[in-house]
Amino acid sequence: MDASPEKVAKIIDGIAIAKDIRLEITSDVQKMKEVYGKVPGLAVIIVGERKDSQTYVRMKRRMCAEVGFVSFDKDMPGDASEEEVLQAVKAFNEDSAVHGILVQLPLPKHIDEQTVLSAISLEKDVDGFHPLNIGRLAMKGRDPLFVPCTPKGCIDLLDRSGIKIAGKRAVVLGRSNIVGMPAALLLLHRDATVSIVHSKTEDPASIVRQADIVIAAIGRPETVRGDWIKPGAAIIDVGTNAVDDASKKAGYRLVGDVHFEEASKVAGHITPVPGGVGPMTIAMLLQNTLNSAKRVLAKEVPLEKLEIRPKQVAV
Ligand SMILES: Nc1nc2c(c(=O)[nH]1)N[C@@H](CN(C=O)c1ccc(C(=O)N[C@@H](CCC(=O)O)C(=O)O)cc1)CN2
Repeated sequence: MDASPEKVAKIIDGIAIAKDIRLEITSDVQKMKEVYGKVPGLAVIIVGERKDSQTYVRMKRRMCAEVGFVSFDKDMPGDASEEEVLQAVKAFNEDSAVHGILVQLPLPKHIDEQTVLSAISLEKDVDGFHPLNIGRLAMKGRDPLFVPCTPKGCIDLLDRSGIKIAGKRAVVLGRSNIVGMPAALLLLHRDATVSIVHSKTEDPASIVRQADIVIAAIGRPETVRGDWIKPGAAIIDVGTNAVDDASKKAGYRLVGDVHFEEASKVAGHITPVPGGVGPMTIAMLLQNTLNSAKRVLAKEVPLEKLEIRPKQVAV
């Protein structure tokens, strides 16, 4: 008798979903150009020479060009002072062609991240990291102007994969300002029952095992094992960890916070690393920038003419 076939989770293809989103954005940008003769502008500030940050910034600028945005580049040396970075932010705050500003993180240690993020105009904070945008996300009935891109991308992956959120048990691993905490808040806004697992949580496996939806964002390779997972659960893996691998040309490979091979035998849906959440981060950044431009331009000509209204923030 044949052994019953092994169950395998559906792979959520972040590359394909992000590409669809970029196509939607490209079409809106074309309409915007026809009606207003203007396109969205995104300012990208990078300080220092970190290789990973340089890669992400290059990807952001390339994708801006792909969808028809203008990108404004500010590359600053690693020893730039906090004052110089603040000056760069101020100049973009005052430039009406710029609809979104982002400062690539992490910043060098001598620069205070919160001071810089708080200096970005609330209306141009397309990363959604300004304390007021985060604060509004944490409050009932106070929608933020922008939602941080990676958590927003996680929710979009669930939605576009037909996974119901309301009423479900969700566990977020990690409580960082840029992923874990906003992801938990977004799930709460969507009426999930949310638990946050963190470094001090006792017996994390027993909590993750109750979850219909898991968002893993702890930055520790392959920590979530197959036997932590409830059969059929949806697993969104935010981790991007480089582990040594001599068989690879680069000498390393990327793995998530979830043990993919084990988890995909138990879960219903799972994102791969790479190719899951990562591409969505940049797609959401472009979407936030487009919405920002729509908001500004709507004050000039009613958007009915464009038939592209700023989308409601997905909270
Ligand atoms: N200002 C910001 N800084 C940082 C953010 C952010 O959202 N805003 N997030 C991360 C880095 N990040 C974007 O900046 C980012 C990370 C990963 C990816 C991605 O597409 N990853 C690929 C793999 C890429 C590779 O091979 O190295 C994947 O997962 O498939 C995009 C953007 C920290 N800083």
